Amino acid sequence: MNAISLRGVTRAYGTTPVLRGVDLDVESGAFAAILGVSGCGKSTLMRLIAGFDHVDGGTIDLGSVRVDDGHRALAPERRRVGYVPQEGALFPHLDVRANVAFGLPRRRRGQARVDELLDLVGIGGLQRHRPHELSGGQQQRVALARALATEPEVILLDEPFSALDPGLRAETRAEVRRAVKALGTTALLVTHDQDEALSCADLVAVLRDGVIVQAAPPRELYRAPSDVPLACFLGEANVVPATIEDGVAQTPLGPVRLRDAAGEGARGVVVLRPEELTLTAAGRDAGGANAEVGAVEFYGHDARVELRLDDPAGALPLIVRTGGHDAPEVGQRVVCAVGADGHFVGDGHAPDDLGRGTGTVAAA
Ligand SMILES: Nc1ncnc2c1ncn2[C@@H]1O[C@H](COP(=O)(O)OP(=O)(O)OP(=O)(O)O)[C@@H](O)[C@H]1O
Repeated sequence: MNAISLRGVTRAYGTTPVLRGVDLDVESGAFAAILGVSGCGKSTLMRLIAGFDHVDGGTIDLGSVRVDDGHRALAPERRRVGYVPQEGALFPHLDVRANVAFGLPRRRRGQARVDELLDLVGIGGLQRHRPHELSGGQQQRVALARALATEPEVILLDEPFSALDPGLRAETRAEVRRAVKALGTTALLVTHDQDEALSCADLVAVLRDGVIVQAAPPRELYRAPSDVPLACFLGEANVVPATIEDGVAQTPLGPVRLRDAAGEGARGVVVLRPEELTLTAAGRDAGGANAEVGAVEFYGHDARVELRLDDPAGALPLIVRTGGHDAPEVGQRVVCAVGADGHFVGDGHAPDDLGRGTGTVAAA
């Protein structure tokens, strides 16, 4: 059963279309993420699902209830949806307890229920604190507790971690996921942060140009993105020219086995993540292609290595992630090999400017 089902959802501001036909299904109990660059329409989509705004076309179903069909829309308070915004959601003059109790029906505003909710989000004991006495992460947990107090079927999280520093962000995110999962509530998180989406969601839907370009579990999305810009948006990628011969991709790095079938003779690129390439010192008898190290960023636990592959078609730039303990030196000659099956993207999905070399792009 889907808790959220969107079909052909459109919304324009004046003559500017923002959502051009969004299709999305989120299973009941799933923790899903909408990932997209700033301004791509993520908040607009959340507002439509919450009922704060209405679709121009298409339909929104929550469970078995059609809440918006472009003609009639169910009021926000009748949708059983909780909403946690970016920040500033709490009433500054009320303490934590009163903030959370505000979300409860009058007959259930007892201390026990509030304590239960605060324990659930990992901040039991802070009932008497005012919002200004809490860290950003604690404030967001209070906002979550208040949103969960109404026992919604769906909780919408609109970049709720974006104002937090990285350490607190990861910790708060994990707590929020744990709390939402414990209740079995369906969650939809919007974020422009790839790591955030990949690390905490069961399903990641990428919003680009007003449509969902791909929706898949994080591993599948990262390993088999539908096109090259999406591959580069999700993390650093080596984009290596390839032709399919005898069922494998022939590349400047040698033959690369593929995860998915590709038509014989097809031309395009193979997407290889930096951690899918391996390095050995030149001269050792290892399979692979010769290269020279151009730059090394050493992080202790690992290192990011930039290479130039010796390739008759012109030196091919590559990025490799190696363990910090065996990071090569700048200028060192190395042999680069492929340590995993590759993902082939045919010519139609590999734009010229990203068709060769390495990439990370801002827009998916
Ligand atoms: N009420 C409005 N009137 C006119 N334009 C709007 C309105 N709300 C949003 N927009 C425009 O619609 C586009 C999408 O905005 P939206 O806030 O949905 O994007 P977003 O992906 O959530 O961005 P961010 O990550 O920066 O919050 C933007 O270009 C924005 O300027």
